[in-house]
Formats: sequence, structure tokens, C-alpha cells
Amino acid sequence: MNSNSPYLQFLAKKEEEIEKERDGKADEDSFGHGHSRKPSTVSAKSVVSEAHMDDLHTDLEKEHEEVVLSQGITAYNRYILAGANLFMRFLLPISLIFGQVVTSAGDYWLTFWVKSRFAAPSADYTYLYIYTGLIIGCIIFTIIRSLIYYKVCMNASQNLHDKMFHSLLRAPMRFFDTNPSGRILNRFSRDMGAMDEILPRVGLETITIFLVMCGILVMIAIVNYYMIIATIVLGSLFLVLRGWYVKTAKDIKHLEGIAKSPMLSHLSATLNGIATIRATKSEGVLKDGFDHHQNVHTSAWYLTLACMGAVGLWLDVLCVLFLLCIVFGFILMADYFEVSDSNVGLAVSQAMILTGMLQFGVRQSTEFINQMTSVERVLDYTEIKPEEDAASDNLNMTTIAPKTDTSDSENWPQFGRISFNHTYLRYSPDDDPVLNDLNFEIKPGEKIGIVGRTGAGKSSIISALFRLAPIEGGIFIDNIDTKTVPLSNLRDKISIIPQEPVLFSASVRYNLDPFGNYKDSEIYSVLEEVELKKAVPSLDFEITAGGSNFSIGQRQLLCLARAILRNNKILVLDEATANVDHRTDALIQATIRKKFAHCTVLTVAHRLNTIMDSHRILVMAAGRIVEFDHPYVLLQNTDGFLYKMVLETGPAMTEQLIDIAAQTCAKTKL
Ligand SMILES: Nc1ncnc2c1ncn2[C@@H]1O[C@H](COP(=O)(O)OP(=O)(O)OP(=O)(O)O)[C@@H](O)[C@H]1O
Repeated sequence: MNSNSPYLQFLAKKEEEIEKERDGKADEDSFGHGHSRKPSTVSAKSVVSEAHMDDLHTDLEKEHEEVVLSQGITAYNRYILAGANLFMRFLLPISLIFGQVVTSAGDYWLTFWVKSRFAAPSADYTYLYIYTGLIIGCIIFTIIRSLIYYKVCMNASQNLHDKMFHSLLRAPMRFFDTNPSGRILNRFSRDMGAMDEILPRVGLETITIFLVMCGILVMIAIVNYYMIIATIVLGSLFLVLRGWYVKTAKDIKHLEGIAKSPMLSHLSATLNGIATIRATKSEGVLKDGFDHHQNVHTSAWYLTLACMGAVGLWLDVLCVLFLLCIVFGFILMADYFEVSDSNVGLAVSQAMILTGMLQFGVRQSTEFINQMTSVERVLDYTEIKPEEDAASDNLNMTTIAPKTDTSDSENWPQFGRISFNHTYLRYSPDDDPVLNDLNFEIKPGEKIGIVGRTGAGKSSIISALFRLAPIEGGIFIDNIDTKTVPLSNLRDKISIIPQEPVLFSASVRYNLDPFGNYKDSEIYSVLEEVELKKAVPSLDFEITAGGSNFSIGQRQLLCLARAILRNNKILVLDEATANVDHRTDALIQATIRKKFAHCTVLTVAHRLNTIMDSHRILVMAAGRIVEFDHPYVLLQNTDGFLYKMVLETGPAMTEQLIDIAAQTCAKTKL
């Protein structure tokens, strides 16, 4: 260590980088991968990361609390607007206030009744009837206000959920690249859960307590208006105390979250390495480590309890002081004014309700503000800027050529001619373009292989074709600018067999034909073509999550079956044969050649043998096209990119590849 060798410096730098990365992108690491193409991280990291979830969630909460506080009323307003129409917005406050007025009026009426009975004892039932009426009114209004309130909350939850889901479905790919899937799932699970279950209850309790407190203070002021002074003084003290509590509680909660993570990660790491721990007899060390983490966490948790206890004590002190003011106020006043016993009784009994209720109120209102962060987060997701789809309202496609039959959106594309016209693509507006000035044309029915080193931009060509990211310049399919085609239509008309086969947890029928456009016999026939009929007992056979009850090869074949069924003029294969065995690979290749003989096929390839018989090969480097011609022609240039790539496969393979290219060349009489 003392030598300070370059290796040690390198290690220190690395550690620093990891630390920085963890700080900066911690949430991304823990919740999942932001980018679908990233290699999976080591499992130990994800175990530790999982344990960090609470801590990070607290961080996120903190970040959003600031948003809520800064946006303040806006979030509340938008929540109510999402759940209540104009009538409900009018009815809700009225029912809340009326409920409280009737309840307080009942208490006051009792005092009035007692006072008049002492003044002139009689058996007048009017008092009783009015009191009964007030009690019944109190019951009815309380029920009505609860019904209206819960209806508004339920509507808000449903509407915001639907809006969030809708806006997520239309979100651009960039959103999914920058938001880890765990975070998105949290919005739908944790935040929606809070909005459905916790927020309405806590909200109603907070509102009720606030109204009861107002009722009590108003009645005490009516009985003895000097009490307004005491109320203002003690009310200010209360607000100060509450401010301290909210701030402290938030920080302590954060502290507790931080202290909890190491304990959980220690536990999960221990469970993961239990075999090693037992083999090395290091149970004691691990136990001490766990005890240490738990002690730290317990200390933080004890702080939470102590904080709650302390605020409870001080709130009770405030209530007792208020009671003291009321009682002594009446004693002092008795020397100068006539004070009725029933009024004293009313004021004292009402003030005593405050004790205990105030504590509960503070806790619930803090919880309410905390839960509103969930609403804020959901509101954020309802406003995701949708994908640019200028054509969605305008189904007329514009052509660069005079309008022909091809402009008919139903039959488009009829030929499968693709041309890139000075096309640039950038994933983020601030980044450099990933595709640079692509200019090429693919004739109808051509089989094109796309090759290049990793990161050269092969997959980005597919992204551009599907318009997964904003493009500059134009991409024309059968002379129609894809920018003028509605996105759903464009994506519907190009089939893709992706690198990772995508299957839904649903029936085979749904996976192959989600919109129910084809007959069972047609679906069976394509299953037969990809030799899967035996593997699939029936079309209602359920595919489990991610297609785990099928092998990777079978999943690829299902995707191929889906593509055949769609019968599109353009097929894109993204290294589709990278993970399958030789036989399945051969079957996929043969089926594609047969079934897509008249279609334009673009194959992004890693293995050169699958594309050596293509009509042309497009070689990419750093987002530009460096070569584009028949493979045999390209291989004549011994300085060329393709030739060098072929050489890297070894002498035997090189010979074989050149052979395939030459044969294809002879066949096509180039
Ligand atoms: N979603 C994305 N967001 C930001 N940058 C991206 C995204 N996808 C790709 N890139 C960047 O674009 C460049 C080209 O990537 P692309 O995936 O097209 O390469 P590729 O040739 O298909 O590589 P590979 O063979 O490894 O799949 C790379 O520099 C990559 O970092």
C-alpha cells in the first residue's frame, strides 16, 4: 500500500468511479436495467441493490416531496379534478362542512337545552325533537360525506391510473431507456396502492380532525370570546411545533431507510453465501456484523419512536395549557360577568376532546402529505410526452412520386422498396447522431445482410425503420415517407424477429394473433411450417412469463410463425439466430428463404455465414455505410471491411464464406 504503485492508484480510481456510479445511478442499478441491451450485472450486485430499494425509494420520495411542496396546491387540485366533476366538487366541501356544523350544533343545542331547563324546568319536547333531528342530521351528513369523499377518491385513482397507463403506452422508447422498469412498476404497484388504500383513509381522517378542531374552537369562542387570544397564541405555538416535527420526522425516516439497507443486504448476502460461511466456519463474524447493522438500525428506529413520543408530549402540554386558559379564564371572568355553568361545561368538555386528537391529527396530516408524493409521481407519469406521430390524425400518406395505387394505406406496402434519404438518427436530442447521413435503396424482394462491429449502428437502422427514435431526413417505403404514416400502421406493416424473442404470458393463439385476425386453421398451418405443431398441444396452451416453458429455439420459431402469419412485405431479423442450435438455425433460415422469397428481408447478422448468400451486404462503421454491394463483389477488395471481417473467422471459414458468395454470385449471374 505504501508503494503507491500505479495499480493501487488504478484500484482507488475504480472504487471512486463505482462509488460515483452508485450515487448517481443507484436507483437504476437497483430496479433493473435502463437499457435493454446492457449486459446483465453480476448477481451479487443485484442482491445488494435489492436491499437498497427502500433507501432509494426514500431518496426518490424526498426528491418528489420537494416537487409536491413547490407545486403545493396544484397537486391537490389536480387530484380532486381527476376524481370529481363540477357537481361533486361543489357537493364535497358542502357535505364536509355541513356534517361538522350539524355535529357542533348538536353539542351546542344540548348546552342551550340544559340552560333553559335550569331557568324554567318544564316538559317541553321541542328541545328533544330538535336535538334528535340534529343527531339524525349528523348521522346522515356523516354517511353522505363519506360516500361522496370515497367516490371522488376512487374516481381519481381510476382516472389517474388509466391516464398514466395510456400515456405510458404512447411513451417514446427514450423514456424506457432512461426509466428503469422497476421504477415504472413502482408507480403502478406502490404509488397506486398508496392512492387506493392509504391516501383516502388518511385524507378523510385529516379533514375530519381539522373540521372537528375548527368546530371546537368556534364553540369555545362563542362561549367566551376572550379565548380567541389564547387560541391564536397556542395555535401559533402548535404550528411551530408541527413544522419542527414534520422536518425532523422526514429526516429521521430517511436515516432509518439508510440504516435498514445494510442490514438487509447483509442478511441477503449471508443467505446467498451460506454454504461458504458454513464451510469456513465464519458464522460468528457474520453474526457480529449483522448485530452491528441491526443495532444501528434499531437506534434509528428508536429515534422515530422517540420523536413521535416527544411531539405527543408537547402537543399534550399545549392542550393542557389551553384547558388551563379556559378554566382560569372562567374563574377570573366569574368576578366580573355572569358565567353560565352549562357554557363552562361545554367549553371544558370540548377542549378536552382536543387532547389526544391533536396528536393524531398531526400524525395523520404528515402522513397525508407523504402520501401525496405518490399522487405527484403518478401525475408526472400522466404527462409523458408521447411519441412524435404527426400522421396519427392525418391518415393520408404523402408520396415523393405522383400518387399511385401504392398510396392506399390498406395494401401498403405492396412491393417492399425501402430507401433511406439522408437519414440521421439520434436517441437523445443532445447526443451526436448515431446514424449519419444514410443514403441507400433496397429493391423490392432483396435480401440484405447488415454487418458491422459492435456499436456500428446496425440495430439503429432497425430503430430508424420502426421510428423508435426521432429521425432527420427521410425513410421511404414504396415511395411513401414513413413520417407520414401513422406509427401503429407503420409498425404493423413490418415484421420483426428480434434478438430476444418476445412472448406474452397468454395463450399460443394470442401470441401469434393478438387481434384475432386469423382462423385457427391458418395458425395451425404456420405452426406446422415451423415444425412446432407437436410442441404446442393446442392454441389455448398457455405460454408462461417470457416464454419460459419453451426453449429459446422454440421461442424464435414462434416469433417466426407470427411473422409468417402477418404476411408482410418487409421482414427484419435482428441477429435472430444468435442463440439457437444448428438444426433450428437451419430450419429458420430455410423457412425464411421459402416463405419470404418475395419479401424484402433485412438481416442484422453477427455470423457471416447466414448472410453470405444475400443479394447485397451493407457494412456499417461508426453510424455510416462503408460498403454496400453483393458479397462476392465486396470480397474482391482485399482492403475492404467485409473482407477483413471474413478473414477474422479463420482460414477454413473464410474459404467457406467466399465459396458461398461465389456460388450465389453465379446463381444470380452477377
Ligand atoms: N437506446 C439507445 N439510447 C442511446 N444510445 C443508444 C441506444 N441504442 C444504441 N445506442 C448507441 O448507438 C450506437 C449504435 O448502437 P447499435 O445498437 O445500433 O449498434 P449495433 O451495431 O447494433 O451493435 P451490436 O452489434 O452490439 O448490437 C452505439 O454507440 C450505442 O451506444
